[in-house]
Amino acid sequence: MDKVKVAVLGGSGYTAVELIKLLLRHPGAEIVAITSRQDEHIADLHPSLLGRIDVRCQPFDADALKAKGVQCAFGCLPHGTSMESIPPLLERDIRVVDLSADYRLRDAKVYQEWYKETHHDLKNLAHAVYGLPEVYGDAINGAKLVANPGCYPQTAILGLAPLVAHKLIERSGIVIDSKSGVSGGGRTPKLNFHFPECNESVSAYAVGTHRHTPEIEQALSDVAGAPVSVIFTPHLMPMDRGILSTIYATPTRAVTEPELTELYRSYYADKPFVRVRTAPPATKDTTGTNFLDVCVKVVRGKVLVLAAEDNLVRGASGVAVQNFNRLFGFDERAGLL
Ligand SMILES: NC(=O)C1=CN([C@@H]2O[C@H](COP(=O)(O)OP(=O)(O)OC[C@H]3O[C@@H](n4cnc5c(N)ncnc54)[C@H](OP(=O)(O)O)[C@@H]3O)[C@@H](O)[C@H]2O)C=CC1
Ligand SMILES: CC(=O)N[C@@H](CCC(=O)OP(=O)(O)O)C(=O)O
Repeated sequence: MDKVKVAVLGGSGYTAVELIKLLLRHPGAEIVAITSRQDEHIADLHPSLLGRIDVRCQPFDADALKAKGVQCAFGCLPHGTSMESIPPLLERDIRVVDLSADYRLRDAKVYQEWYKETHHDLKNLAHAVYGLPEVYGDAINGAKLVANPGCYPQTAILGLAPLVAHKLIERSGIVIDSKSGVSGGGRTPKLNFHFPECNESVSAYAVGTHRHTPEIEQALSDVAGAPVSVIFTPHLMPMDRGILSTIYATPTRAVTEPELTELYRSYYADKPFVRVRTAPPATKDTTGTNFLDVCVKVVRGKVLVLAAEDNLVRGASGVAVQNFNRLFGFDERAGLL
């Protein structure tokens, strides 16, 4: 079988370099183009790629990508920028896995409320599929446009899905306390990511206003078949990568830890990238992998869920490859194990 010709958009960023490394190991993908605003060889932008790939970045131009035979483009661009670049690709029959948040929220009014920007591509928003394979499964396979899920939301959604699906917790008052490494903020410099600002310090941010709140609620409401509401508080941790979410919920009946662990094991039995554990996971257990590790506990009448992942792999580029595998009929694990 011929390899699928792919392009990576936004080559100089963190998710792009992670994705390029995954795609170089993928048996069915060939990177034929990388776009960037910088006229550089990709290995000059990311020296870790030296000797592994010979591609010079090109400016974004949908016709030029089509002329190179690109069948699938991975958007590693900031939100807002993505929705400008993606329509011309779809018009040229190039399938897209978008790592930004632009096509994740089905309701453009909700997007405007949380992102403080107007959505300019309602046409494609209408057919985008939310790319969380463990929940939306086969709906992803035939998609033209996959909205890759956010990094924090994956820990919350997969951490809670078994409980919500079986109506074992109250659907409101769920508390999600998340910690992320600094690479979650991307490579573009910002003051709070400056070394003396974040090193040896832990801080909460976007309290009550973080834009992943509606994304978590949208997916969990789909799983529940009824509205779910959460309180989500992210924290910046002085580490390169990794997310740990600690989630608190109220059970709807008396539950035990062995019963819930068994429920999680059966819910994720055929999901190769969710590992159900009895001990609380550490971010390091997942570093560099597409695994999301989850552990469920019962403490003083509350259910606690701990979920860990690598924000750049499982949280972004790894799940993007998982989605690519579904789009082009590869084994879901191709290039990832
Ligand atoms: N970091 C993470 O853990 C996660 C990130 N995401 C999402 O993935 C996307 C990429 O994230 P990430 O790689 O971390 O971000 P980076 O800031 O590291 O990279 C984004 C790249 O987009 C390109 N770009 C094009 N237009 C613009 C513009 N107007 N302003 C700034 N950059 C622009 C730049 O590449 P160039 O200079 O080559 O043109 C830039 O390096 C984002 O939408 C992010 O929200 C999703 C999940 C997790
Ligand atoms: C630590 C840190 O700053 N994390 C980022 C995660 C954003 C992200 O990558 O998610 P989207 O794809 O939805 O933008 C933040 O909280 O904004």
